[in-house]
Amino acid sequence: MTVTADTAGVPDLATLQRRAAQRAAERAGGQDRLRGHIVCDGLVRIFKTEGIEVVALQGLDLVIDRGELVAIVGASGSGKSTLLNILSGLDTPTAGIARVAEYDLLSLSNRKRLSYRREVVGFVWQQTGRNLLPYLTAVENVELPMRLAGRGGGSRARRERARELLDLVGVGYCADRRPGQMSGGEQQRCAVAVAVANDPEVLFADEPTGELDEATGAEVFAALRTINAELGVTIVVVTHDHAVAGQVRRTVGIRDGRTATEVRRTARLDADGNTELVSEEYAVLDRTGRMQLPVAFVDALSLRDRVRLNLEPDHVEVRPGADGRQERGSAK
Ligand SMILES: Nc1ncnc2c1ncn2[C@@H]1O[C@H](COP(=O)(O)OP(=O)(O)OP(=O)(O)O)[C@@H](O)[C@H]1O
Repeated sequence: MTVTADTAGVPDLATLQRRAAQRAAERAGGQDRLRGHIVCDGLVRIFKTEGIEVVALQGLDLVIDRGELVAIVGASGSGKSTLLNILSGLDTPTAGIARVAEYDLLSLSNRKRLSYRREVVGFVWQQTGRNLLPYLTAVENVELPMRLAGRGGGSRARRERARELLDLVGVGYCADRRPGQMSGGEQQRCAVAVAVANDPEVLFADEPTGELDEATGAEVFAALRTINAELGVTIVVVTHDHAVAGQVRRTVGIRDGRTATEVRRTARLDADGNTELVSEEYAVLDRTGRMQLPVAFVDALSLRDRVRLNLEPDHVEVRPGADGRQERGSAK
């Protein structure tokens, strides 16, 4: 799939990503500390209810670098919320590794968990009511977390920063409006400003555009890209909407509690010298060599139970096993 770059005048994804990496490197004190801002390795979460075990995450592997903006996409029940709850410090995994900004999420004390949630991460939820207080104006909503955290500089400095953040996400004109006087998209962009008010290292957004139409959703993503680029905040967006791949450079697909696919968009010059963004889809191979075939491939060849593998010089072939052939034969 080939997608052309953003319209002239607006920095394209490649430029924004470069700027984000630069800012993130500055924050981290050098390139060498860039790898693995978020690391999940063999992450397992088992829920037990009335004697039944549900394995929501079955050894999920994921590495997100400092300064990345990543979308995590999956169907309902794939484990997205479970993963986000763990990464945001609301839930504890059953086994494996989950580390964010050097915080080991398996062994957090209550005190560390509180400081992790207050100082290290920020959140944007799908329901705008969960992000903003209805009786405060936009600028007061952005100031609130700074006041609660006792951020220095006095009320004037806080107000100035709040206004700057609202400008950055493109809703400076809403500063003195209450949420009820703003559209859904404006509220979510304001929520992004609230979430980064205390300068978190990582921002988690759970279906931030779930209740918005496509155009308004794109504005919210533009705000997230700007925050990512200008502040160097690592951003993880969780959604069931595959169309989101067009809004970010890296999309990780999860299926049955594991990372299954990745779509990466890279910029390259076409024959006329114009920059175009090319999307490439990859299957994810875990450390032990396991991967999931895309559902469409499995369906197309009626693959079942066993498949034959052939190693070729530069690729691996996957063919239906004997059962698959019989099935396909008898279906004719
Ligand atoms: N507290 C819980 N107790 C028991 N099972 C749970 C619990 N939370 C999640 N699950 C199960 O774990 C699996 C993954 O659920 P999860 O909510 O993470 O998926 P999801 O991808 O976020 O889905 P959705 O988009 O519908 O929210 C599902 O089978 C779900 O039923």
